[in-house]
Amino acid sequence: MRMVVLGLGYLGATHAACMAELGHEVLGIEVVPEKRDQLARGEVPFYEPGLPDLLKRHIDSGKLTISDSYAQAVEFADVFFIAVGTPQKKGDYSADLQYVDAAVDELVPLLRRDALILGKSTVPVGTAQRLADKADELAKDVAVEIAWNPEFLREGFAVQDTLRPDRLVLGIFAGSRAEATVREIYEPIISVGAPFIVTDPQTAELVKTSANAFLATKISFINAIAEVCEAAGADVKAVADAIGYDARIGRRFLNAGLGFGGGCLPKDIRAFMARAGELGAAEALSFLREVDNVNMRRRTRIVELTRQVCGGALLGKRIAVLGAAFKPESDDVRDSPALNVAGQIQLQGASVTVYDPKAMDNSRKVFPTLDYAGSAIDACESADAVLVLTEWDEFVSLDARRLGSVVRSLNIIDGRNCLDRDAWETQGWNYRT
Ligand SMILES: NC(=O)c1ccc[n+]([C@@H]2O[C@H](COP(=O)([O-])OP(=O)(O)OC[C@H]3O[C@@H](n4cnc5c(N)ncnc54)[C@H](O)[C@@H]3O)[C@@H](O)[C@H]2O)c1
Ligand SMILES: O=c1ccn([C@@H]2O[C@H](COP(=O)(O)OP(=O)(O)O[C@H]3O[C@H](CO)[C@@H](O)[C@H](O)[C@H]3O)[C@@H](O)[C@H]2O)c(=O)[nH]1
Repeated sequence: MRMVVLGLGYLGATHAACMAELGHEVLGIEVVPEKRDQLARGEVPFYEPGLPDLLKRHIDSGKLTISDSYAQAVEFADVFFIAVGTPQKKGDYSADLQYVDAAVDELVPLLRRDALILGKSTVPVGTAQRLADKADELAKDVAVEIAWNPEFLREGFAVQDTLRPDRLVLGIFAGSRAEATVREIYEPIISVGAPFIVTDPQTAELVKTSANAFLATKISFINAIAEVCEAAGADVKAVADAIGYDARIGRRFLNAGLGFGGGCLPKDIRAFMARAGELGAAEALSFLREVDNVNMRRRTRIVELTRQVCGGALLGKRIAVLGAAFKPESDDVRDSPALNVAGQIQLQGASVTVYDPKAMDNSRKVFPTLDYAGSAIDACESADAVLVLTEWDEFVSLDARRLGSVVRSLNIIDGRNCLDRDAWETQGWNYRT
């Protein structure tokens, strides 16, 4: 089938390449010229394991083409995926839907044949209905259907999550004929057993925001327990392991530490609260305020811990920050807990040197005033404290003895509970978590 993907960021580029992998002919539309040129050459403008090979193969085969032209898009196909960003509004907790609206505003008046627009972006409940009303007004003598097909992929596992998802969700309005089209698109995935849930658009929108709210709540739950463990001298990792054996709880997403960041969980729980407020249901989600608070406290706690191990003041100290991406296997620094901590420590007068295996360029753009080193060992040169804030394998397997020979003081803060405490303590390090 022929289809168009509007917006080629972390989600859209992956979706476009994966749809080509499923055998479809795909046209990807991106508004940022540098990203578009890179993609057209078969290069991925961000780090996502497995995506470069897949994308290059389908660019070379001609199954995937890249353009900036909505006029070309409406000639090319009658099925359009919206994968543009829905960031947090500046100065407000709600979702900024300007990019979704701009895509619909530009696309619909150009349509000369009946079309199906499938939203993949994460949006507040009620958005599909609003866009459907708008599309009715903008459409010129054609039937334009809006449906929602939210995406659940994780960065770092984006290709496998797209090709082998836990489930597919489709939200359609009454009388829709979109189900058959969407079944055809995902047939190779559905035929090997992926659950395909067809519901109404508002339910589909809520499946997505509820899933992220649950994941965020699970992380903040274990981080709240970590606070109590710290006060009581208990071991939160052992608590997580033990409660995780209960199949009703499960061990995944119970890793205590610096908490969640990224381009999804933080902004999605805030947008969810904002939307619930608009719907008169603010109280129902008031617990998410606490989920957010617990999460943000993890960051200030690590800053405080760093201050403590540095003798009570950060002024003039040298701090090594290992990790800048919001999680390993990604170069994404959107709302990165690691960079947030690095920035706070710098504000208190320390000189902070950051190293990350993949996120250096993105970090420099967001935090140009931090120092950057070319390796973990270089970042730790003469450090008064070393902070591991993203659990890259490279940091988990650091040699405590070797690192000990370059630092000024043997202070290591394990912000992700990912290091082997014994291995560090036996080398004389003051290990804190
Ligand atoms: N990143 C993820 O892991 C992930 C997973 C599931 C859902 N989502 C959701 O998917 C959406 C996109 O997220 P992302 O992380 O890919 O964001 P992103 O910022 O990386 O990508 C969005 C892309 O859309 C482009 N764009 C903006 N307006 C456009 C327009 N009118 N036409 C064509 N292109 C346009 C931007 O230039 C950008 O490249 C968000 O709603 C997000 O919440 C993201
Ligand atoms: O036990 C855990 C698990 C995760 N995290 C942190 O939580 C954040 C988010 O991690 P993850 O959910 O793996 O990353 P994302 O790629 O942002 O994926 C989330 O957000 C996407 C966008 O909506 C959804 O599609 C995914 O299903 C959802 O997992 C990261 O900072 C992690 O370090 C923890 O602190 N502890």
